[in-house]
Amino acid sequence: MLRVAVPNKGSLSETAAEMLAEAGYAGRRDPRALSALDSRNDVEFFYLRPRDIATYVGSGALDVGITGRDLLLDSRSEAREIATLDFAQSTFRFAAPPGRFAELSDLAGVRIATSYPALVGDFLARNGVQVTMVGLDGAVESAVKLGVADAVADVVETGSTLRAQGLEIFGPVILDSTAVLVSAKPDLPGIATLQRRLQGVLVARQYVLLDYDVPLDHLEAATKITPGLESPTLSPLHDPQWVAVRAMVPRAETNHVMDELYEVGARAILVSAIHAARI
Ligand SMILES: Nc1ncnc2c1ncn2[C@@H]1O[C@H](COP(=O)(O)OP(=O)(O)OP(=O)(O)O)[C@@H](O)[C@H]1O
Ligand SMILES: O=P(O)(O)OC[C@H]1O[C@H](OP(=O)(O)OP(=O)(O)O)[C@H](O)[C@@H]1O
Ligand SMILES: [Mg+2]
Repeated sequence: MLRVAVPNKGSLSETAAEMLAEAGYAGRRDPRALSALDSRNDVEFFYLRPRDIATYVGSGALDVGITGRDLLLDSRSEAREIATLDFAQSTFRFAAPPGRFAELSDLAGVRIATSYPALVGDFLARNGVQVTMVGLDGAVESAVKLGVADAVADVVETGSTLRAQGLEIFGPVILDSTAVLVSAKPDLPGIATLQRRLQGVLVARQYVLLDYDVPLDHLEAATKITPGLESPTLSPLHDPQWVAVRAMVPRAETNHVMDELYEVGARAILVSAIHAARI
């Protein structure tokens, strides 16, 4: 039985649960349940605080988990990242009132508020800068205005929380973070299947299937636009001068690719969603 840690709250929980459901796993029905058994897939899910997941997985108490790369590093756990899951993407940055600091060395001796003290402490130690760390639980962006810190180090997605508090990013990127799959025993039977299923969900979310017809003369140009993951599928048409092509295309580029295909002579360009995939 594979024992899997899943975030129970916060930014990671909804998408993590959605991805597992799309991957064919039966999760908890009661939103307050702390665990759920999926006997058909031989998996038990444990719903835990995102911040605690790397600790459970690193200790070997649970086999694999979904968490954020920033939370994994802050936990200093033995768990390792085994796959990226491409959601909850953010950067981890320093911020302060505009003009107050310009570079990392300006932080020597100042008070820095963060809810990721190990992540920030390790980064500063690697760069030889000593500060006074102010540990907070959240809403870190308020710390400067309220006078408990001179700068903050926090998760930034759009930057709107920082801006609303009159803060500006400065200095180097501390970390590029994303949701990740973590484990301390990546060779355990069952983990590869979970990983492949989640990978399939990502592909289904990130790609569409494109079908079109193109004159043989323009096939080379068209398949340059849609090279597919390995190679596009070609099928003959009744008219020997034309051929049908099928290829996967990144969802975000769909319309751009359709415009380019039309330009090189493709017609009957159709887009379909991918419901599941095993690549
Ligand atoms: N606005 C955001 N955009 C993208 N990722 C985010 C955002 N806020 C937090 N995260 C990511 O979510 C993870 C933090 O999980 P956590 O449950 O603490 O989220 P949260 O939304 O901050 O929850 P809480 O309500 O407990 O503060 C980290 O990996 C972090 O990078
Ligand atoms: O760059 P933005 O798009 O504004 O997003 C970043 C903010 O989102 C998260 O806050 P959350 O709502 O989780 O509150 P918290 O600070 O209490 O964790 C994070 O901690 C940042 O504060
Ligand atoms: Mg938060």
